[in-house]
Amino acid sequence: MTSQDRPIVSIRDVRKTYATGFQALKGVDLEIARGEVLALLGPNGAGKTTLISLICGMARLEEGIIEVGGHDVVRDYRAARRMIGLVPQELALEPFSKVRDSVAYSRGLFGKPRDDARVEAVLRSLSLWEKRDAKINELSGGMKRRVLIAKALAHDPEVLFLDEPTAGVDVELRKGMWDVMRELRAQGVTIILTTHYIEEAEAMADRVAVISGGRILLIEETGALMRRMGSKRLTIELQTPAGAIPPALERYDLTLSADGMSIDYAYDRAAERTGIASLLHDLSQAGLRLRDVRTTQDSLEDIFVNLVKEDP
Ligand SMILES: Nc1ncnc2c1ncn2[C@@H]1O[C@H](COP(=O)(O)OP(=O)(O)OP(=O)(O)O)[C@@H](O)[C@H]1O
Repeated sequence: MTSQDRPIVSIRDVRKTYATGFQALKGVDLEIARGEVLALLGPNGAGKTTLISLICGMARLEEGIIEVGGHDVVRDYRAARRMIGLVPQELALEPFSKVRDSVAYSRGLFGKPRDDARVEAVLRSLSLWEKRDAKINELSGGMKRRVLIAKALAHDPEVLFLDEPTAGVDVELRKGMWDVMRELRAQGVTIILTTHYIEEAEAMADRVAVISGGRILLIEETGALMRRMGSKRLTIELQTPAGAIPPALERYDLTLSADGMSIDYAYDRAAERTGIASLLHDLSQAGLRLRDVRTTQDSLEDIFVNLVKEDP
């Protein structure tokens, strides 16, 4: 195996018990490939920030092993940390610094030599160059968030952690952030993002890991997950309202809408036979007149909500 094939982040049997005695992580195993975008999804308190803090050395790792680029995050902390850029959830910025100085300073923290051209490139890629001489407290919330990303990128990290990068930003800015992430990905940066916006995971992530109660419930390629778990629904609109589902149709999983004007049929898209043809036949046999038929697919959000609900 060459170093290119080796996972850039490797997490083995990591547990974390806080001083309060609360076990926030209960044995996490995870390998992240170089250049991938991984979304960590989970409800509040699932352990996402704890996991990121352990990888980045902001919380003490006592049980398990984490390596970044082959460097043990405890024994070889500096080398591991140098590979990582972290965009924290909370806006932690020096209000009176100028944008460019603040980003250049972050680069210096990692012992990287001054490089004005690199800082300029980072600021330009985040549309912050025009604001380079503005003080941070003069910026909008969305701009501040981009400064956080610029600071995290200032030392040319290979792995970027984004803890809820688009929380509280407007739709336009969110799309702008996605463009930034895509550009970084194209440059070969590995991205791990936590998000509550399932749409964001769907749009950005190569793989999705669902974490709940300190455990990883599943990790899978985003498209495959949606194909595997996303049941499909067929919505049948009727010409005249039905009072109830006819008894002859009881063998199908049907739901009648409150106004009686449409029937929903949930079926497994992976199944060899969906039963749609026979259902349509049986519907007309039962005397129901159809106006329209359309299919909808579960979103990643539906899948996620179901998964976390099922977790005891
Ligand atoms: N320093 C700490 N001491 C004690 N318990 C903590 C500490 N930090 C976090 N926890 C607890 O660990 C659990 C996981 O928290 P964590 O912040 O990792 O969750 P999260 O998945 O990032 O949640 P969110 O989506 O709300 O950010 C929570 O129950 C939290 O209260």
